[in-house]
Amino acid sequence: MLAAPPRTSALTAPPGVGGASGARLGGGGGGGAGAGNSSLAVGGASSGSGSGSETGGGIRRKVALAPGCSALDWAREKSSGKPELRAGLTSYLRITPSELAKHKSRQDCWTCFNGKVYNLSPYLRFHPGGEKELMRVAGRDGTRLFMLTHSWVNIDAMIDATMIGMMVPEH
Ligand code: HEM
Repeated sequence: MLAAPPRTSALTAPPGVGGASGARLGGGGGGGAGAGNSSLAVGGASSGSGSGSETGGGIRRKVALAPGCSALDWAREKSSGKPELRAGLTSYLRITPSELAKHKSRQDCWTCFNGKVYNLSPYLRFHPGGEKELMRVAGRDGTRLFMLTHSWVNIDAMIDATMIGMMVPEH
């Protein structure tokens, strides 16, 4: 009866995710600023502020999404074939880092994951971690932050409909 509850999320989280995401993302997302940071495992100690977390995990910072912005709504949106998903482009581009860097506003937000460039603007309001977190990778390579936060999320399955090109070296 007095035994501590099992820390199931610590067992199910991929190796290395807990400390890394807490340490890297402290202060972002409007959550409880990285209290504990690397000393906390994912799902460990619910002592933090807990603000913004709907998962019960100590350092997870999912945000409340606006109505119409659920995962299901995004699934529908991304299969809509709307031209704005790909920023109106009809063929894939070869994009240099300096070109990528020009697209860092909410209305014109590009990022790169694993060498592929995506138009993030249409996805921003659907991101369970919030727009603010996602905007951290605006105009730059987001691979590392993505992997630190949630390596288990399948990028391709989630945002393939917004892919606009491939990264190429500077001319
Ligand atoms: C476009 C690429 C991205 C997609 C498709 C995506 C998708 C997701 C999904 C599905 C979740 C919910 C995870 C879960 O329930 O297990 C999530 C949560 C989250 N994401 Fe992202 N994400 C992306 C990029 C990023 C980036 C670049 C960052 C950091 C800069 C980030 C930070 C977060 C945070 C802090 C959470 C909430 C914390 C958590 O659930 O552990 N995401 N994201």
